[in-house]
Amino acid sequence: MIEVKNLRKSFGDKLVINDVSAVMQSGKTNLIIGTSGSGKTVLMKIMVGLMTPDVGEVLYEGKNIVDMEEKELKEIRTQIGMLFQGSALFDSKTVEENVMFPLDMFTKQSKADKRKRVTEVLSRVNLDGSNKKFPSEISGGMKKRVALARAIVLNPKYLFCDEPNSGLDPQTSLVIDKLIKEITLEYNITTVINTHDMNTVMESGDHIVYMHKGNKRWEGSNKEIVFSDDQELNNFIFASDFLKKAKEMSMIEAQGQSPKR
Ligand SMILES: Nc1ncnc2c1ncn2[C@@H]1O[C@H](COP(=O)(O)OP(=O)(O)OP(=O)(O)O)[C@@H](O)[C@H]1O
Repeated sequence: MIEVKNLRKSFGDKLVINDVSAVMQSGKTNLIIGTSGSGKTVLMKIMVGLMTPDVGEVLYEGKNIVDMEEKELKEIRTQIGMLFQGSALFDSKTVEENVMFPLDMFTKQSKADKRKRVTEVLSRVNLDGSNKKFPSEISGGMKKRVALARAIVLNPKYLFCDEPNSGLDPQTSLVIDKLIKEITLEYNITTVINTHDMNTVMESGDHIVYMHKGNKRWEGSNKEIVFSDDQELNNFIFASDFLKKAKEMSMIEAQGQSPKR
């Protein structure tokens, strides 16, 4: 479990994270949602230790990583997999070399063992036989899957994904969401996804944290989110008339009445 407690972060006189406390549940797909500029990325960067909060704690299984000694922090970093927004693959390296990179950096495994592990994770993301291809030769969805394979190659306990669906069509987005969710369950990973994709929210959001103007405004599951009476959250999730209508219908049905025509 990852827990953040009373986090606060300002840039100059601009407060961008305001006393945020939240829990990222173990073995679950946790989502951070909110409009652009609400503080999602800053919150995620603080959680992975790429940014230091002005005040507050980030606890990994109870251990605070803020102000942690570099040696101990390094150990936790090896348990973290990250999927960046633009996939962030090395263009001059093959798929295999890209996925092998963390193994080269953090392990002393033999080349044969590393190859075996890379082939294993590439197969898990349904990319058998793509080892020798270059990023320029594969589609955006495949690049995301390579990046996901790289993120899980060290068997992480924690997986952070920043906008995993950016730049993908809705169908390919679903494939990526499904894969992340399956992998989270299969390997019992604590996954944190930063997103404003409502499909992801409804399909994958075991636990959701809604950020609004630097504040945590709501926290709950995808079963609860559609029934929230928080006006800001409703404006965010039901941005279209179509979705507003769908909500009205499902609330009427939940009350056991048949929807009005
Ligand atoms: N390094 C920085 N220096 C100054 N201001 C920053 C910095 N990083 C973020 N901010 C500000 O903090 C606020 C929150 O930014 P953040 O990137 O966390 O938003 P977000 O919710 O992730 O938005 P998006 O969905 O567009 O990525 C914004 O007002 C942004 O301009």
